[in-house]
Amino acid sequence: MKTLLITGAAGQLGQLLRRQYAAQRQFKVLACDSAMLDITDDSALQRLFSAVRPDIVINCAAYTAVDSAEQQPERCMLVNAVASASLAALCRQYDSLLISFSTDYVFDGQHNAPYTESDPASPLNLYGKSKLLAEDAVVQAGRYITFRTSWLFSALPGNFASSIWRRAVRGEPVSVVSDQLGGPTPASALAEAVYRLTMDYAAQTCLPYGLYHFCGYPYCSWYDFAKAIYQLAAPQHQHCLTAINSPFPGSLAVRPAYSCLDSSLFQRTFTQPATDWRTEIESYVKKMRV
Ligand SMILES: NC(=O)C1=CN([C@@H]2O[C@H](COP(=O)(O)OP(=O)(O)OC[C@H]3O[C@@H](n4cnc5c(N)ncnc54)[C@H](OP(=O)(O)O)[C@@H]3O)[C@@H](O)[C@H]2O)C=CC1
Ligand SMILES: Cc1cn([C@H]2C[C@H](O)[C@@H](COP(=O)(O)OP(=O)(O)O[C@H]3O[C@@H](C)C(=O)[C@@H](O)[C@H]3O)O2)c(=O)[nH]c1=O
Repeated sequence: MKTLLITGAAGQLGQLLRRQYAAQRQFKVLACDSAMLDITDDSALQRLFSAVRPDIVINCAAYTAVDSAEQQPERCMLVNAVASASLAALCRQYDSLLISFSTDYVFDGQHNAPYTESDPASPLNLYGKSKLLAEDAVVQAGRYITFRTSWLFSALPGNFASSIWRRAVRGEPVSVVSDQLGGPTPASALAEAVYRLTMDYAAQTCLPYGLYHFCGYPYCSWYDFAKAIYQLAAPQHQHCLTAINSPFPGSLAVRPAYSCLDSSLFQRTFTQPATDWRTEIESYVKKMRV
């Protein structure tokens, strides 16, 4: 039986991946949260690889607090860039497949058509810079797949959608920027894509390695996304939602005005359909609890 290691397993994507692998028998899954495995601890990583010899590593561990990253640049770089390089080196040494996740925030937002994988990246904020360095670092694993994704959401607490939902049902006044466009992406759709890919890998031990964009459609603004949540969760409170221009008050990081990702390469290569976030948000709204 092949062994699959999930790092950052208590995060949004990590939790959904754990659920995704719960019912299968193809892999022995070792899911480590940050207390079990700190990916910045090189000796802990080496001990784990030596003991477990994972066939696949899915790195969900990341520093994702975009504003705080501006105040903690060293920590953000250490977790996202330096630790990714350590993981990649170990994956090369142990011949493991490394699956990683990057972000639409590697782009500066100057485009007016969806970004493809070959478009040059030029991040505006520290988080985006650290993830771009991570993208470069993971290549050294040899066997690697990087999903560059955007605006992940789920029914779990702590993401934009669940935060807006909570305030919508309470009827609190909410202001949301309408001048940043991107693609909301259901975290469960990404978890499912990763699951399918690892099943293919288990069957073939070979994949079209590389970087793939993965985001939901249709593209919209953060305000449009919030509006859709209001319409489903609390239409009686829609008057509480206001469109504003960025920056959102209190933001420390600059965000790209346009970060729509063209996911067609992934869809063609892996014969996967596009993901409509509107369908997903309906079921999420039903699952969300205050
Ligand atoms: N969320 C989004 O909208 C997007 C996310 N991505 C990328 O997708 C990936 C998954 O994101 P998501 O699940 O939403 O992020 P989360 O913030 O929900 O999860 C990240 C996890 O990483 C853990 N972590 C942080 N530092 C370390 C460390 N040193 N060692 C081990 N674990 C650590 C955190 O644990 P703890 O809380 O204990 O520190 C947390 O559980 C990330 O690479 C992110 O950059 C890309 C685009 C959009
Ligand atoms: C919560 C909130 C945010 N905003 C704005 C701030 C910002 O410009 C935008 C999104 O804010 P958030 O803080 O939720 O998300 P942000 O941290 O910008 O989101 C990013 O997370 C990282 C990890 C990624 O990789 C990105 O793809 C993206 O999902 O919406 C509002 O206008 N009103 C609000 O009530």
